Amino acid sequence: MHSSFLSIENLGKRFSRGNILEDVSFSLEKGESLLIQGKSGCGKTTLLRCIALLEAIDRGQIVFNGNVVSKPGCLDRPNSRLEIGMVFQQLYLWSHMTVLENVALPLWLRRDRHKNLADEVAKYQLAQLGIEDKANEYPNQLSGGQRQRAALARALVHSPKLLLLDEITANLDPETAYNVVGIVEKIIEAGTSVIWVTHSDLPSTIWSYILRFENGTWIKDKYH
Ligand SMILES: Nc1ncnc2c1ncn2[C@@H]1O[C@H](COP(=O)(O)OP(=O)(O)OP(=O)(O)O)[C@@H](O)[C@H]1O
Repeated sequence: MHSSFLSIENLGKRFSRGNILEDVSFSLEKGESLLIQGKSGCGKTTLLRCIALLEAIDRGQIVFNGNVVSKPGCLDRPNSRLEIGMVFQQLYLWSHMTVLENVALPLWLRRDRHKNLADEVAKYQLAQLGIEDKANEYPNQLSGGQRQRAALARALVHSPKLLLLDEITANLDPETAYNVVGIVEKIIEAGTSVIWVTHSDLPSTIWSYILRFENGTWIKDKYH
C-alpha cells in the first residue's frame, strides 16, 4: 500500500477553551512544499506544533515516513522528531550563546558527533546561508534578517527531511523577506519538504500546495 511522506489523518486538537483543530486531513509527498494560510487564531501554529511532535493530539493520527508518530495518548517517536526542523516566529535563539553555539547546539545535544566536528557542520550551515562571518557574534548583534538565517541554520543543521516554518518573515522588511523566501526556495530545491505558515503573500513558483482555512474548514489546493 502506498503511504505518503506525511499524512495528517482526521486530526483533532482541543485546549481547555474547546476544539482548536477538528478533523484536519491532508498529505504531502517527499520534496513537496505547502503554504498554510488562514485568519488569526484558526490554529495554524497549533497544527505546526502537532506536526513537529511538540504537542499531543486528541483525535486522529499523524503518519510520517510510514510510521504513526502521533495519536491520542501516544507521542513517542524521538527518532522522527530528529527528522523534523522547525523555526518559530519568536526564533528562540539563546541570547547568551554565540550564533555558532546556537546552531551547533542540536548536534551537541545528540552527542553523536565529536564537538569539533559538530562545530564544523554548524559553520558549513552558516556559510550555506551566507552568515559565516557572524559565527562568533551574539544574536542581539545581528539584524532581523541575519537572526532569521541563524534560526534557519539551527533548524537545518541536522539535515531534517521536513522543515516547518511559522511566520518567519512577519517582522522583516519586504526586501529581507524576499531574500528569506529565496533561501527557502533553495532548501526545497535541494529536496527538503517545507511547510510554511504565513499571513503574507509570498509569491513563488516553488509551492506545490496551499492549505487554507475557510468557512470553518481546511482546504488543500494546488498552489497554481
Ligand atoms: N497552549 C494553549 N493553551 C490554550 N489555548 C491555546 C494554546 N495554544 C493556542 N491556544 C489557542 O488556540 C487557538 C489557535 O492558536 P494558534 O496560535 O494555533 O492560531 P494561529 O492560527 O497560529 O494564530 P496567529 O495567526 O494569530 O498566529 C487560539 O484561540 C489560542 O488562544
